[in-house]
Amino acid sequence: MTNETWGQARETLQTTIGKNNYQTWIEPLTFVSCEGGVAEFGVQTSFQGDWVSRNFGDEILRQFDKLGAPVDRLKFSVQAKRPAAAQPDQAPERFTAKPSRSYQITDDSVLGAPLDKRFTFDSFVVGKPNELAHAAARRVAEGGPVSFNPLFLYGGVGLGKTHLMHAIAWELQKRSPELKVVYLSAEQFMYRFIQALRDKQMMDFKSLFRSVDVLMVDDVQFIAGKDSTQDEFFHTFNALIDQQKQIIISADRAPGEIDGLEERIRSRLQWGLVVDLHPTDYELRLGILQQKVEQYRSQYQELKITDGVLEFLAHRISNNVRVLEGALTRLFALASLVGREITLEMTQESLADILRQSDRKVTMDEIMRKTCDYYNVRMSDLLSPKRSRNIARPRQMAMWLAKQLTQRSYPEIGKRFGNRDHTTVIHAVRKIDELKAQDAQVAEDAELLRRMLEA
Ligand SMILES: Nc1ncnc2c1ncn2[C@@H]1O[C@H](COP(=O)(O)OP(=O)(O)OP(=O)(O)O)[C@@H](O)[C@H]1O
Repeated sequence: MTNETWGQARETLQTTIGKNNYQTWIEPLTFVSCEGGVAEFGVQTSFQGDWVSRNFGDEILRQFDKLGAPVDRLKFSVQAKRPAAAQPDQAPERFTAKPSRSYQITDDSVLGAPLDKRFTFDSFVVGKPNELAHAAARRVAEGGPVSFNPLFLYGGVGLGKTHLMHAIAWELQKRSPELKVVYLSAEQFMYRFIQALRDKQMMDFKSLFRSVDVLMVDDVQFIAGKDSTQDEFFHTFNALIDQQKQIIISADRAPGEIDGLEERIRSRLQWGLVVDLHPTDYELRLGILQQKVEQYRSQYQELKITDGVLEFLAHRISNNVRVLEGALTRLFALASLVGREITLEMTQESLADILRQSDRKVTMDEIMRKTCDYYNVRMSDLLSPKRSRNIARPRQMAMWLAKQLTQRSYPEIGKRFGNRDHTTVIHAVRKIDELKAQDAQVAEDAELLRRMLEA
């Protein structure tokens, strides 16, 4: 194995592990030598060596195999950053690592999570409900001087937040390949933080996250209530903003509605531009369906679908886009099985369960009545200021059900429950979520009530 082979392996690694990972981890490696089946590389910190070895070691070995220059193991040596300052008689820190050869690179083993190839601006259908979010995302993706920082995107389940974030990342990479763009979920941020704490690698963790040019954190509501993670996130956030690096955050609700988020973080998140993705409307749903059908046709085969089937789906499925896509995937499968035109009748039959669920709109009234019946309390008590446990618990349960089964916002729910403040509803929802995990009875009550209401 020579420096030239390493050059060839690097070329392929760009594609196999993704550009971001390549730039962050592979590019800084320096090839030292290859002797006795051991390929040695220079790294700047032991953390870097350890990370590369653990996460990309198998892939690197695989590339050497493919190039006909197999290597038994990899060795990483920490090299002094500035040769002039290095102390000649001090041996560099060395360690070797033999990867497991499992050839698997998991999402949470790298600084950023992989990007989905399908989530680009080209495949994102714009309509009234998402036009502002789309315009803001486009603006950020153009790069250049940062005009709003952070960009905070929020909206309900499956409305395209992740899609837009990936689209920004792809576009930035296309326009400015030298930028270090990192996308990850808040959950992954937390796990990486915990791992760094455990491995006593906090300095490296900090410097890595502070060295990115664009940081995107998805589903930030996840870190609510997780104090140390929030603290670290806050410092990373500030450091990047100070350096005028772009930050993009997503959540399922507005910063002000994320309970358990420290006030200082909440206010920082509101510094930039906060835009929401509204629930889809008929036109947007139809546009998305048409686009997916086109994609399917261009990739696979002629799809025969009668006029009206797509309109029917756009009318009847008013849930999130993910449900819409699921329905369409089933239709595609059906089309490939029957080999003839998909009719409205066939659609209704094969999607009966999805359509039933979409049809079912639970009202606040039903939720309140059924909860009162179930716990044997009076409606007037549910709406009263009474706080005794036998009234407060059913009230909290009803609020929780309202959040799960309707599209109502926290303030709207609060209003229906005797003009209560939205923070009371947020507290109720959290309380029931907590109790469900600790108390089997509460979990059963919630499940039974939900089933009764959805039936
Ligand atoms: N406007 C759109 N055009 C095309 N596809 C869309 C659009 N909105 C959503 N989708 C598709 O719907 C699916 C769900 O979107 P996405 O994962 O981005 O949702 P999300 O808002 O991040 O939801 P969650 O937070 O629940 O993960 C994806 O497959 C995405 O491509």
